[in-house]
Amino acid sequence: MIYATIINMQSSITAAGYATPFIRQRTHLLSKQRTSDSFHLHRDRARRPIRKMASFSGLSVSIRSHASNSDDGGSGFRTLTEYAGKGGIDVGDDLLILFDHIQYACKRIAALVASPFNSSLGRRSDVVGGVDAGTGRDDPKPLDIVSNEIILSSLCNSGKVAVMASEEDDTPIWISNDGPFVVVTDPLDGSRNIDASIPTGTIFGIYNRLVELDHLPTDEKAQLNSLQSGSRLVAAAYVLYSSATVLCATFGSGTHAFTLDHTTGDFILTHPNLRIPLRGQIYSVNDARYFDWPEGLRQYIDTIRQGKGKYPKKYSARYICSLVADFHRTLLYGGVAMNPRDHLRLVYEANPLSFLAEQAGGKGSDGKNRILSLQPVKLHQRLPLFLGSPEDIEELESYGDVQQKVNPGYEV
Ligand SMILES: O=P(O)(O)OC[C@H]1O[C@](O)(COP(=O)(O)O)[C@@H](O)[C@@H]1O
Repeated sequence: MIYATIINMQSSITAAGYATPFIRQRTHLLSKQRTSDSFHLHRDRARRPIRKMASFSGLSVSIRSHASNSDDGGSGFRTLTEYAGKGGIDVGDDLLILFDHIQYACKRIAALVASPFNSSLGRRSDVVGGVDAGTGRDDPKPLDIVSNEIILSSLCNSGKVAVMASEEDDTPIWISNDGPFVVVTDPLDGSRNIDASIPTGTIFGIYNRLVELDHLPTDEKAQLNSLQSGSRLVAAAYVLYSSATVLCATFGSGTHAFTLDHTTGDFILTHPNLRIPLRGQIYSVNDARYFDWPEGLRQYIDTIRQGKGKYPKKYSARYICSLVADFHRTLLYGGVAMNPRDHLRLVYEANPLSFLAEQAGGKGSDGKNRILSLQPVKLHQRLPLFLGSPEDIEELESYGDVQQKVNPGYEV
């Protein structure tokens, strides 16, 4: 157990300093300090804490850790690699190496989306004043493509991936015959907002390669490996690029979030074993679409807005229009994040996020069925998606008619 006390905040706190995970750690741990301090004083003098000083981005922090109980080298902080490695939950060398390369790719994407030079990459000649003047809204934007290339190169370098299927590619890319894993990814979700510096995210799902398909022609086995049901996921993760860069992962035993420490380049465990609240008080949806919704969904939203649902509180609305950011907030605060029309992808978005939601005690639904029980039939298959607190999702599903059938291809 560790306690952190802010000793001194130097005048030159950098932008990186504000994004450091230790700031969250500080408030989180200070609240525990009062009760735990007296408990430990009386309980075990032999395990008296050792005081250390550490300085992160101009912020001096005093850390006390119990040397006799330390599995973190005494620093009090654990990186993703330490957490998932042999000294931690031990996900196995292959997955650990793969995650090392995934972390590297996402740090590169984080730098890219935050770069002052990304606007020349991200700007589309056909977008005037924020309104798409010509091509379809789903056309890949340059930053999506760059992110896709970064991920592909990291997956190739890992030596651990047989096939990558990406939202940006029409067909899956076969990488290596003996790679143990299949990776599905949405390289940069929410990128339509990138010029306004609104949060974006990357999503990953990881399956085992289906060795029983090894004899098939490459195209066929690439396709079938990528179309596995979400119930077969061995790991999933998203990375949120926001005021902090957060990598939230599950290896099938809980959902854990790690925050990028820009001073060391490590993802630090800041939210072990995340549990989504059973109920939230927030709904997240693009409700300009209200008049295209079916009756059941309108009734549900009208009811919870007025505080007349099973949870007798008036719900608030929050909608960033960036799936990873809306989902991340929902995971932390509870409630329901939804897109009721056939828009989000089963393979790249719905399955990995539903696995993360379930591992945190939440639910992922298409309004009628558990997402992870669906068998994908097409790589780019789209569907309505509802993610969130278990009691909120159950209540929403009880309205029956919540999937938006009218999908006119909205302009923004
Ligand atoms: O336009 P809507 O229905 O509000 O959809 C917004 C959703 O679309 C996304 O932008 C993904 O769509 P794209 O794949 O077209 O970028 C999500 O990040 C967001 O949650």
